[in-house]
Amino acid sequence: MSHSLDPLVRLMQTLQERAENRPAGSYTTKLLDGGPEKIGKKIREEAEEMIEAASEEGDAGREHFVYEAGDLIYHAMVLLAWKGVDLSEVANELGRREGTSGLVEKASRGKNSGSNAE
Ligand SMILES: N=c1c2ncn([C@@H]3O[C@H](COP(=O)(O)OP(=O)(O)OP(=O)(O)O)[C@@H](O)[C@H]3O)c2ncn1[C@@H]1O[C@H](COP(=O)(O)O)[C@@H](O)[C@H]1O
Repeated sequence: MSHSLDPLVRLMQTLQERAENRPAGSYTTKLLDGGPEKIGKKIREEAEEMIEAASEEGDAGREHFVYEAGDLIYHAMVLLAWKGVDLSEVANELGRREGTSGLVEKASRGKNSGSNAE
């Protein structure tokens, strides 16, 4: 299954434009004006909603889960825009980690690399 990442790239551009111009009548502008505190509160709320939706079954549950994931990712990207960080920088960071197990990375920091993914 392959999906285009173009909508994410376009959304990042829109959010960067909002961060620069802060147009009135924009929900994103309201968030940006509230800074990390307001944006962070929404990220926490949306993360909770996504986690709750993960337990819902069936097609409707799956659809709701995808909807909540969209909310979380949008709000996380608003924080990136507030910070002046592009999505490509995050992609590069993930690319840098590619092929390195989290357990191996944790062990390299001298942390317990047991079976619990904590
Ligand atoms: N992808 C999104 C997006 N996802 C979610 N949301 C908004 O995020 C909010 C989610 O919060 P909740 O579900 O808690 O709803 P709420 O209770 O009304 O929210 P609060 O008032 O508590 O903050 C809703 O208002 C959604 O409309 C989004 N708002 C905007 N975008 C994108 O951002 C673009 C720019 O938006 P504006 O800057 O608002 O023009 C849009 O064209 C879209 O592409």
